[in-house]
Amino acid sequence: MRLDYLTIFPEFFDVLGISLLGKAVDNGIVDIHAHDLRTWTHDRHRTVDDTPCGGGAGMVMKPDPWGEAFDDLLGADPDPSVHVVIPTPSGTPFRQDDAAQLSHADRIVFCCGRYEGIDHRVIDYASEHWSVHELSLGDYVLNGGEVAALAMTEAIVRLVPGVLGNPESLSEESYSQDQEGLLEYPVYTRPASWRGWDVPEVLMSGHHGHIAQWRREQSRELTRRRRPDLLTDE
Ligand SMILES: COC(=O)COc1cccc(COC(=O)c2cn[nH]c2)c1
Repeated sequence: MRLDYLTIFPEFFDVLGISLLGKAVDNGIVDIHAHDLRTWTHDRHRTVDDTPCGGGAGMVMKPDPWGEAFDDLLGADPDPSVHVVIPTPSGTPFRQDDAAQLSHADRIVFCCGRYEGIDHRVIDYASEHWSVHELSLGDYVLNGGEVAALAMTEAIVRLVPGVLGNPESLSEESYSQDQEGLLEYPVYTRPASWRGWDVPEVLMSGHHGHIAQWRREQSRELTRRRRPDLLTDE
């Protein structure tokens, strides 16, 4: 899988060389390239933004640098197997299913917008050539798409076979199919008693049936309390 990041702050993505994703890069499962959008500017000030047509506060990202970056990175031929991801507050919610689908992509280009956004013609042009996903990380506004791109990258790449040491751990996570879309149950480890708090008896019983039942009940109760929207049968 090749991941490209178009951004005015490419150093944001240096962090991807660390830990889990770092190993995936080292063993060639993932190939990461961050690009400074100003590479594709030609004026003395390396300008990437301009005032909004129609007025209004703030600045809008000019289309030219994006178009020239696409030309260099992707060429002009349409290829629906290339996924262009644009983190934006106005995107469709990014969910585990999106991460799962995108984990099968051979190529993902993250376009990190800033200011009031990217000239919409960039999205129109990209949509004619590649598979474009305008995705929101959540109902809040960030200064730019970089932090959202990092979060989406981690959610996607950890699902790529060979990246996680223990693929077993994927199945029992919140939002995974095996959890029936429920929140994950509380987890414990040693010591059995810590500052007056004990590990629930059932987890020390060695009775796997009772433990599985307790975990299912905990997941349902937690989901009912925190995320009733995830409960389908109620
Ligand atoms: C068409 O897309 C664009 O123009 C993107 O432009 C911007 C402008 C400002 C900030 C961002 C970053 O995304 C978020 O704030 C965000 C994503 N998820 N939740 C919050 C992106």
